[in-house]
Amino acid sequence: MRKISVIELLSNYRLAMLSHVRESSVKNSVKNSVKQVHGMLVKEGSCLVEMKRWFEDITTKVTLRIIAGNAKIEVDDGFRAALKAFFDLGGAFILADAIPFLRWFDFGGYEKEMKKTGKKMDDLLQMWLDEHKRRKFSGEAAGAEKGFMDVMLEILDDGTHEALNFFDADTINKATCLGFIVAGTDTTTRSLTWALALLLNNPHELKKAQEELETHVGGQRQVKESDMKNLVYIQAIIRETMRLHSPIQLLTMRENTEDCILHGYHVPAGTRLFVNLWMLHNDPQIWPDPGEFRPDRFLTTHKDVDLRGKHFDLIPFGSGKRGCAGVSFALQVMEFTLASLIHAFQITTPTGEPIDMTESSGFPTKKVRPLEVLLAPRRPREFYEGLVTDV
Ligand code: HEM
Repeated sequence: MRKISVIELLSNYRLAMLSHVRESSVKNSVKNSVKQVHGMLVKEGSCLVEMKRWFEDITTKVTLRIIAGNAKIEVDDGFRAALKAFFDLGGAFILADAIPFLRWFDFGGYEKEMKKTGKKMDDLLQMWLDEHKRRKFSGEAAGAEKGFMDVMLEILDDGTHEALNFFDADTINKATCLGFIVAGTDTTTRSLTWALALLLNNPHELKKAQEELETHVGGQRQVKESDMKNLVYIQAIIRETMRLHSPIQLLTMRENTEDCILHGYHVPAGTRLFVNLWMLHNDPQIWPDPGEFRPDRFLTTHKDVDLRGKHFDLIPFGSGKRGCAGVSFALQVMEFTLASLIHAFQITTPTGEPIDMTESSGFPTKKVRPLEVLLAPRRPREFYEGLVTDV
């Protein structure tokens, strides 16, 4: 399944074909906010927007769109509620995880709730899959834009794929798509929320990003995905954000197959190991002033450090055979969304004070505290008029 994901679904070729989907989703959100901002400005002089929800809308829309292609799938509040329940349950503290025999009692009703949420999500994905099959067999899908569900229907259709020795085709298709939704939406939303919060607390860096956008894009048109190669400071902001606040702090578990000696310690085969990203990303010997937000380091001293798992000092997407399958997609969405937001709006905190990012403030932990900001348009109204309204 990883091969299918990496080669067929998240390959550079496929991602290049989907560039218009990413662009239109982001532009649409900017346009909606502009309408809101202009409306509010007339009434109240400013507009308060909750940015976590704003980012979540974009990342969910883009992800669902690449999964469904242009098939009509239903994404209502029921889906959003199930997704939220999924993440809340994933982070819940469950006593039976530590003391397995307590599972019998299901204290707090978590297991029952998990089964209910799992069923709800599976029912929804089955509905989407049925719609994709209907389009395929009716010939409607021919020539239409393909989503991941369509591609997987084609790949699994001849009944010979290796994965079919383990699961039936429908389960593979639904589970892979659900895996992308779960792995891709919350992680990118959290990272974008952190990036914006860091910029608001570091106005000098925000100004540098604005200046870069003025130089390479200007005020006459919108940012395009093809501009991103020139927007190196925005790319550095995302890297520095991932270093400081990687949404995943412990990589998925590894197990060594052979005995080995590590820093003089004997580690027997079969030892389970968690890689602590926070330690790597905050090591003062590698990252001077590790607690500081300094995107500049990625244009100077750490220019050659990338995020794709080759430099072990910075591996927010993991590394190796099980490294993140969606790293390119995630970076494209995050960089373009941040650039479009900064280009279109003047962004400030409601009080003019910095955001309290201390752990005790709860920002932005599991019960993510909202990130409310004041948005004001940076451009005249006509500037926004060419933006899409339909994605
Ligand atoms: C900021 C965004 C993201 C971060 C920080 C992130 C991080 C990670 C990490 C740390 C892993 C485990 C890697 C390892 O253990 O070596 C992982 C796995 C994975 N990610 Fe991401 N991810 C992000 C976005 C995405 C997106 C957008 C997608 C897909 C659309 C995605 C799909 C996957 C998949 C399928 C795996 C499992 C790979 C495997 O087990 O073979 N991720 N991700």
